[in-house]
Amino acid sequence: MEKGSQSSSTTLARTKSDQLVETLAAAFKSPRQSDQQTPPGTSESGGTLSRKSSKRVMMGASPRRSSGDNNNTYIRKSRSAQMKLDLEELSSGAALSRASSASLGLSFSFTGFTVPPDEIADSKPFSDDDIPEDVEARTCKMKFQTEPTLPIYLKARDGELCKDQRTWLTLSGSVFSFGQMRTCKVTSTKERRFTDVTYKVIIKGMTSCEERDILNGITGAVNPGEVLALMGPSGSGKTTLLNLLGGRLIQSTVGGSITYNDQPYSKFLKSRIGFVTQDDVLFPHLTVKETLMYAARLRLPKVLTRQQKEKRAVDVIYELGLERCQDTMIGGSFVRGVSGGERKRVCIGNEIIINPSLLFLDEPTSGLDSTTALRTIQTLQDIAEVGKTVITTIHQPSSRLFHKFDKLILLGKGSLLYFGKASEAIVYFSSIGCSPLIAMNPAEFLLDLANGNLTDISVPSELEDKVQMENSETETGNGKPPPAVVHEYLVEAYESRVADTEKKKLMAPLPLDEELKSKVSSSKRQWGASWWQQYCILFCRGIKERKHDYFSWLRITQVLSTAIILGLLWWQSDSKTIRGRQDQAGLLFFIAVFWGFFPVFTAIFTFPQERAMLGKERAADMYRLSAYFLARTTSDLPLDLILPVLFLLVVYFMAGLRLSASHFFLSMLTVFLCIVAAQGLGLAIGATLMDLKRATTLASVTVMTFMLAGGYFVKKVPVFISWIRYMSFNYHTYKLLLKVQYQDIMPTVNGIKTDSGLKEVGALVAMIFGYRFLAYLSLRKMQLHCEA
Ligand SMILES: Nc1ncnc2c1ncn2[C@@H]1O[C@H](COP(=O)(O)OP(=O)(O)OP(=O)(O)O)[C@@H](O)[C@H]1O
Repeated sequence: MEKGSQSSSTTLARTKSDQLVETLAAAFKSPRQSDQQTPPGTSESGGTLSRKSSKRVMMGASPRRSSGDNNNTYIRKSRSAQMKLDLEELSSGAALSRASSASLGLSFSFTGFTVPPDEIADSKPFSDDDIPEDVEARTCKMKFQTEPTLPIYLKARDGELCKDQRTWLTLSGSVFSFGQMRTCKVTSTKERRFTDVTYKVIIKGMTSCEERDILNGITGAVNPGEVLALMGPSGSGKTTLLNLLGGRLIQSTVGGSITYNDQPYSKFLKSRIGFVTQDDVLFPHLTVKETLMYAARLRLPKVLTRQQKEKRAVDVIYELGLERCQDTMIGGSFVRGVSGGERKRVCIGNEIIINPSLLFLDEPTSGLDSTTALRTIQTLQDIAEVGKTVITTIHQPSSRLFHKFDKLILLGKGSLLYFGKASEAIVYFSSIGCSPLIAMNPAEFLLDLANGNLTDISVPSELEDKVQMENSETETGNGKPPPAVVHEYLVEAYESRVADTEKKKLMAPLPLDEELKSKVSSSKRQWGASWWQQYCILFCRGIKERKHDYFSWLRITQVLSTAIILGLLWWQSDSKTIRGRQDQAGLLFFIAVFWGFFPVFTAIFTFPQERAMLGKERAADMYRLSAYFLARTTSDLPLDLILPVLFLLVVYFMAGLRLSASHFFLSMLTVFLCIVAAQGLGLAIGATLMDLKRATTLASVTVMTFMLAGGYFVKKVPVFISWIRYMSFNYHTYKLLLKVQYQDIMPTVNGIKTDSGLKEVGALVAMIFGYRFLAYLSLRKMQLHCEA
């Protein structure tokens, strides 16, 4: 807000409490303070000073950076801040920086219109003696983070204002559809004066099509060296905005513009952005160290050797304080592993390992105790301090956490209620008549406002008049205006007082050289490893992650007990009589069905279960889809082939099948072919549907059809449906197993010619590749869909 606009403040009348506060503040205001007034909500968003440099400038004012006696004096004073606000301190504005979190609301309500000078606003207005020592110590620990990175300035603004970049604006783009939503045309956002970054979805019901605004014009900017917090009630659009800014939501759904060093999002940025999602997406069976090692090997640039990459992973472990649990499994719903806080830190480690220029975090502190949450945010601050740009959503931070943020975006129902310095937020709201009436955590105060709840908050006179005029209609019963009216007021207040100024600031071009800008716009992807290295790393990771599933005693017991029961039922069966051969045919058919059924249902889970991980890792350009696909499908093979060997060893000899090494190994090979073909079908179904319920339903119908068409139950199949058997791996496996057993003994068995069986081998091999190719195409289609 400009001084001028503040002084005129014609649009919004001040409340009685504000006027009282103003009188008090005026009495205490020193000439120095009035000279240095910085209008609230008008942070230097275009500036390039990092937090570090700004702190250096204000060494005297910032207690954290002062040392020795100064520091002790500060701590002593901050402790007494709640009990005693001496006039001298108040008049110099220092009281603001010293007031504890609890007294903050109160002190702001007393200094309602007294805007703190820049350096005070920048300093930490709470006692740092509350911070655990290890947090402070960690500040000097960040080593590799100090390596230079490409500085990235992020801006979100109105496309209309940016006419020179119109080629990539999407003011009338189309809305992408998820699930029941359909692709629809979005109306132009031009007529909305302050509609900047917008996002809409079209929800298609049974009979109607509903358009829903998720974000209504968000303007903001964040620079290297700063931590921007996105705050707002649940459902206000924080995650959506974070995803938009992080390039995780497709561009065509977005109105307005988002720029990185004044350039649009490009593939180059994928490897410069770290994105920590709300849900921890990690492999539960890998240890902390393994997780970070694989991330380092896949994501760090090719120029680093394997040893250097692994050393980086170890550095991250130490820097995030994970050394004690580095050999513990991550764990998940069914496996006990590291704690929630440690898991979150592993997620952060996974992203900071690449030393990203931009770091996005969705609720990094949710579910953490206050000390761990503080430590996590302190880590973010450390990361920002060395020139990274950090953006995080946060639900309800403690006051200590709140003061660690440089900038704040407050959202309410998808609209912008405040953008500016976090330290000036309360001053801004006081200036529009909303001040806390009791001591309150600033974050709690802001969330109450964003929710439209004015309990213990002064009601602006404009709203008070409205309540009185409309009385019964608008009043909530406690004399406070209803939340919808408060929301409308706050949106209007921001738009009329601050938004224009902020937009103008964002229009100023960045003082960056062209090389830096053009780097960002490059569409060249940068892989951390060659295709072959990616394949090998993913192959090893796959084996490590899934060996627990395969070697579970439950599974071994299941296979062995089935084998023993079969062996007992077919104990030393006779192949010389017709009846004996018929029995053996039944056993061979069961083997074909058993090893066709199992792999389909195991493979079905592969891609739907890894969807989140695949999405996350591909969004960061960690590997090529083909390398992942091949590694994922081949890493299962060695493990998949161990259990059938055990099974066949038991059944074959107990049932007294043809005793010769060649016949045993050929039978084994046939079962292997069946397993790999069946897996292919499972992978194809899973990748095509990507939904476990639908996939298992389709798979059970398919497997049952294949089994019935397998040639054992029904021999004379009507011609119009007989083609199904050729698609059935059970049919080919059964025939092949019969041929292996009875070749050279008799020309036909159960109506099947005992020839060499090359046709069946050919059909199974075709299935192995065909189903997998289908699965790959489905995955690629899904990826393109997400990246489009
Ligand atoms: N693709 C979508 N389809 C329908 N509604 C959506 C979609 N994406 C977001 N929304 C809706 O937009 C609103 C904002 O969602 P978002 O997840 O961004 O909120 P949030 O502020 O992050 O909430 P929380 O703090 O609870 O995570 C919610 O009401 C959500 O239901």
